[in-house]
This record gives sequence, C-alpha cells and structure tokens, in this order.
Amino acid sequence: MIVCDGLVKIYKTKDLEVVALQGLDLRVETGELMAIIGNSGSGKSTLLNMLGGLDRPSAGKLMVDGKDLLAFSERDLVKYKRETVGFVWQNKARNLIPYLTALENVELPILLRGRRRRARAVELLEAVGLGHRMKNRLSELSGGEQQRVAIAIALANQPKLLLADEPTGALDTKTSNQVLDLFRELNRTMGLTIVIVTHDPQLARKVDRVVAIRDGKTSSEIIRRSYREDYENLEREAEESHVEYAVVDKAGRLQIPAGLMNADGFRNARRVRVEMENGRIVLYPPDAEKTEAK
Ligand SMILES: Nc1ncnc2c1ncn2[C@@H]1O[C@H](COP(=O)(O)OP(=O)(O)OP(=O)(O)O)[C@@H](O)[C@H]1O
Repeated sequence: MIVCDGLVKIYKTKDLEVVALQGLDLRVETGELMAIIGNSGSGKSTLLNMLGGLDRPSAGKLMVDGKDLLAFSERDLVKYKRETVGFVWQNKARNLIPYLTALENVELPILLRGRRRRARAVELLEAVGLGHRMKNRLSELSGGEQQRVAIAIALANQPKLLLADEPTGALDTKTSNQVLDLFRELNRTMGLTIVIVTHDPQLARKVDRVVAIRDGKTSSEIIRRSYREDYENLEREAEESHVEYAVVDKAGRLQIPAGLMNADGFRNARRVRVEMENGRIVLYPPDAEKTEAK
C-alpha cells in the first residue's frame, strides 16, 4: 500500500533549512495495522502529512496505492485526499464542530446528497458503536465518543488508508484501549490499512508492527511476533517479546541502535571491526583484540 524510498522533506524558513525526513525507507502492506513511534521532532507528523497528501516531499520516492505522489498535480492531490485517505487527529477541533450533533458532523463531509447521505452517516456512526448517541451534540459526548465521531468522519468517503496522529493522546487508558479496539475492528472488517503515529509504547502492543523513526529515518523496526487471532488475549500479549531489527538501506548502510552503541568499547566509536563468523556478521569494538574474535 505504501512504499517510501529515500524520502526527504526539507522545510525552508526565512533563514533556516530543517531536514525533517532524511532519506526515510518504509513499506506498509495493504491491510496492515501499524504504528510509527519516535521522539518529539523525529519526523512522525511530517511523514503522516506526506502520506496524507497535505504536504509534498522534497525528494525521494513515495507511492501510495500504486500512485506516485511526487508526480501529482494539484488536482491529483485533491482527488487523492478525497478518495484515498482518511485522517484522525489528536486535536478534536481539527475534526469536529462542537455545536452540531454527532450525526450532523458525520453528514457534513459525505459527498452524497439527501436521504442517502443521512443513511450513510447513520451507518458510519453505527460502525463505530455510536448508534445510540447520534442525536447528541458533540459537547455532550465524552472524549472517547468524540474520537469515535472523528473516526466515522475519516471513514466517510471510504478511504483505503486511515492515518491517525496521536489519536489517543488526549484520552485516559481505558478509553484509549476502546478506540484502539475500534481501529482493530475496522482493520479486520473493512480490510482498512491503518497507520498510527504515537509516542505511546503501550499502543504499540495493539498493532501488527511498529516502526521507530529517529532523526527523520526509520532507525529500527520492532516486529511483533504475534498472530492477529491472539489479539484479544491481552495477558498473553504482555508476555510477548519484541525483536529489534536495524534497517539496512540499499547501499548496505546500517544504523546501529543508539542503545547498543552505548555499550563498553563502542561508545563514541567512529568505526567498528566487521567480521563474518559462521554465517553471521559480527561487529567488534575498533580496538578489540583479534583473538577476542575467536
Ligand atoms: N512547517 C515546518 N517548518 C519548519 N520546520 C518544521 C515544520 N514542521 C516540522 N518542522 C521540523 O521538522 C522536524 C520534524 O517535525 P515533526 O513535527 O514531523 O516531528 P514529530 O516526530 O511529529 O514530533 P512530535 O511528536 O513533537 O509531534 C522538527 O525539527 C520540526 O521542528
């Protein structure tokens, strides 16, 4: 569904250039439910904006659903935003109008007219479990319920890809879990591809895969060893192990996770010794004795 190769985004301000993405590589399969984690300023929102067609990459390759976003005209971009992607933001003000009812909020972005539009809005609110609260104004709904309305809106035009930026950032743990369960359900029942950007490592437990971004690059990929069917079994989930992978780019460059580079002998190392041993590539500190390798 998504292919990013060497994606670069440079923000130019008056006297400064900020490289927000510096050659990011990422692949997301159709039907995946995945999370992107990373520290503040690592480039998560920038990536999401590129994926959603809200901003244009500076260089590299970005394909979504077989479409080349770098080659898009303004018109292509409008069509793409309308037909291919749906957005859910942490900031509810960006999604919702407080003085309208849930139903009116969902009706607004639907491209259909008249009764079909109303029927579709009802269907969407039922899909997110809010059939019984349709007539309430937004201000009368809880934070979790409001986020469900936002999700219903994001689904209004039947997107193939749902992008969510810190969708549970403003919610308590229990409500966050309910919203995440809803994402999982939509992913399963509609086959929707979902990319969630978050700081929250807990959220990472609820998705198929987590990709970490550091300094505008995918620095390491944590692949969860889980079967989707196990999803409901949270206790079993808690016992699951995470395996950390470093991403190797096309030129064979490897970024060693910062935690490992802090180990004795590697700290501040500008180079490491690389050897092949029994089918494994082993890295030694630069000044390690050759005999240590044996
Ligand atoms: N419009 C902009 N103009 C200039 N610099 C920007 C702009 N948007 C983002 N940046 C810079 O790009 C870098 C990446 O920002 P981005 O918002 O993508 O990070 P993030 O990982 O989403 O952070 P957070 O978790 O705090 O939202 C930061 O250094 C940020 O200051």
